[in-house]
Amino acid sequence: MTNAVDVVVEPNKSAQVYLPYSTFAEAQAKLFGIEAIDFFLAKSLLPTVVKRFDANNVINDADQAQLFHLIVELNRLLRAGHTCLPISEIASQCVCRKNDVFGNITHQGFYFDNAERLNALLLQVAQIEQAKLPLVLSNGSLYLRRYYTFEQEVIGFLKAKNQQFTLPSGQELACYQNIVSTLFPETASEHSSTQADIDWQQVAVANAINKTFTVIAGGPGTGKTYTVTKLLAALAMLADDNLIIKLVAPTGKAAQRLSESIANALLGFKGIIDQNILDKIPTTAQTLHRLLGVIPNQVNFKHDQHNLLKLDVLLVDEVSMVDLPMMARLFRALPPHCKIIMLGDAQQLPSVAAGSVLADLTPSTTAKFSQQNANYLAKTTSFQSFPVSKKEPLDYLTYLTFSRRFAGDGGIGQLSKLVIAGQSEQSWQLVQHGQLNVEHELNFISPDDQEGMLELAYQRYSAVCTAENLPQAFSLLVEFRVLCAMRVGEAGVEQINAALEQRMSPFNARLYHGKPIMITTNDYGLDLYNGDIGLIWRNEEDQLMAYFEQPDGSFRALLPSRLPAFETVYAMTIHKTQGSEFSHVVMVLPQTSDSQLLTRELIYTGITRAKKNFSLMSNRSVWNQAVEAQVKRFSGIKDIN
Ligand SMILES: Nc1ncnc2c1ncn2[C@@H]1O[C@H](COP(=O)(O)OP(=O)(O)OP(=O)(O)O)[C@@H](O)[C@H]1O
Repeated sequence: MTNAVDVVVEPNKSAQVYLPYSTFAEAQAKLFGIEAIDFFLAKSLLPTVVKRFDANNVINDADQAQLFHLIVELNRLLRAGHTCLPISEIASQCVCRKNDVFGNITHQGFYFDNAERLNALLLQVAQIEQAKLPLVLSNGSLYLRRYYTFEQEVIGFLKAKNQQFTLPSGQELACYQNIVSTLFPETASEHSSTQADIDWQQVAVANAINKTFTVIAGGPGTGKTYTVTKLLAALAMLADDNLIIKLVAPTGKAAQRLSESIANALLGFKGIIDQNILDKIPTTAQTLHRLLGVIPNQVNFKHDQHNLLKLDVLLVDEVSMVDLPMMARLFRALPPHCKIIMLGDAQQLPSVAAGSVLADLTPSTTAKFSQQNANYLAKTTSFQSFPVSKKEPLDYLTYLTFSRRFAGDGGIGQLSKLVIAGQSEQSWQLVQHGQLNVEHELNFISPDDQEGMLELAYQRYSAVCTAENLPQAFSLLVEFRVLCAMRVGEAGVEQINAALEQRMSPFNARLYHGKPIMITTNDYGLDLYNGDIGLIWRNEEDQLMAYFEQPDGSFRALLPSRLPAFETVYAMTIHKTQGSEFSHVVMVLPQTSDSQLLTRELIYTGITRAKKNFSLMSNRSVWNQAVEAQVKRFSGIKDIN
């Protein structure tokens, strides 16, 4: 809902524009953390805003300075992944101020007016909403119109989907009941009346079959894919005709993992679920980009509101990585009847670009249903009592809580839980005593032992080079990875890659047999995307080629000279590993913690990339500060019921 009032105002073309800084260098000397893009955006938008104030309502220099800095601050937040700037966050605050270690001011920063004055000033901007100003004030937050429009589109889509939820009739109910008990024979007979005994996988299926939008959230190994495969089977059983089902994920790697997990789940259901039904479930996932159809050099896709996708059910995995603009573009292209199922771990890092759609849609870590939905679930599952919230029910959402991968006393599971709970000291102690951990899952490397860490990595990557064939090399490559919080600096990706490259390629060859590479830009023509990982490998003609594993397990060979920009990938940032997993992860944190990047979500994402072993190289104060810091993203997506 927006509190903006639409009034058309004639532009005041003669209005004088006041710029607080004549050059970017001047702004940079006063405002800590400003980047050229912030300055030039504010410089280019300010005249449009100022000239829209009517002639009787002249805006003075001081107010123009407030507006200029509001745009700078808004763009700084957009760069950090927020979608808006809540006025209450900056009212009466000094931003971009910095002191040196002796307390001397190095950047004077800028003081914003109090909330009353800022709101009064911005209300004039809001009042001319229909004049299509690039700024929008809505519910106390300032937006760039572009992001406001994306957000409204996503909220509108989800609200409409939620309203489609109706209670099934007696016959439908019996049908749902029957399908749920067929798919969950083990827990269908439990008939428990306590919430502690609930099989949330069974509930997730029952909760999704009568809704056109659903989110199944949970940590690694909680059975999201296993559950959703049963859900797809349930939908196939219910449908009269063959459904068009599509599986998508934000990256090629995540799409490949989804394909593998669905294929594995289907194998496990052989003999339990009718083969005709299993045959209707696809096993090949694609990227969101591919589904929507990229148009080279354009931000829009082939499929949009004018060219809808042809499908009945869409499953989107790893939703935490999907940013707001992509989500809006996806929703735009879906036919109205399409059922959308989202899977993800809301505790992971949000998308690199602006937005935190999954985290916004999963504000708590337990289910909260409306009484009506709880009654429906009591009739379709074998459980009687569900958590109900009168004020804020989230009927679209089911949480899976029991991790099969990190069950019992496993160190990785315990560590990830402590980290996400912000338990810095306990989690530090757990890694320190990792050697004593029964399953030897955790291991600590002293931050002074860079050589030891490099030697360990060298040993593991040498095995890739000496692998007998490409499939073996690729499977060894996903056995091990060094993950860093940062790109630059002593504990950054660039330095670790350079040090390992020296060992792996003593003659400094740019390309060599066994070199792992990561694509760093999108090449739609070649169907290679930022984050895709490949391997340089000598083929039978003794030629070095770049190979990429395909979702169906085959390998695609390309001449290295044809590749878009790429880099060596012995070490990679935690951000880039979302959607991937490795048997053994070594996480390297910097020696000082002055980066806002270091948060518990980053650490949690890094830890949960490890399937069997996790080694930490960090000092205590950086670890503690990182675990205590939390990602905060401002967004307007909250109440979609
Ligand atoms: N109810 C169940 N009974 C038996 N095995 C299960 C059950 N649920 C999940 N599993 C198994 O647990 C493992 C993890 O399940 P799954 O891959 O579905 O988890 P996930 O939440 O999708 O994991 P990730 O977040 O890593 O993608 C799989 O081997 C799956 O077969």
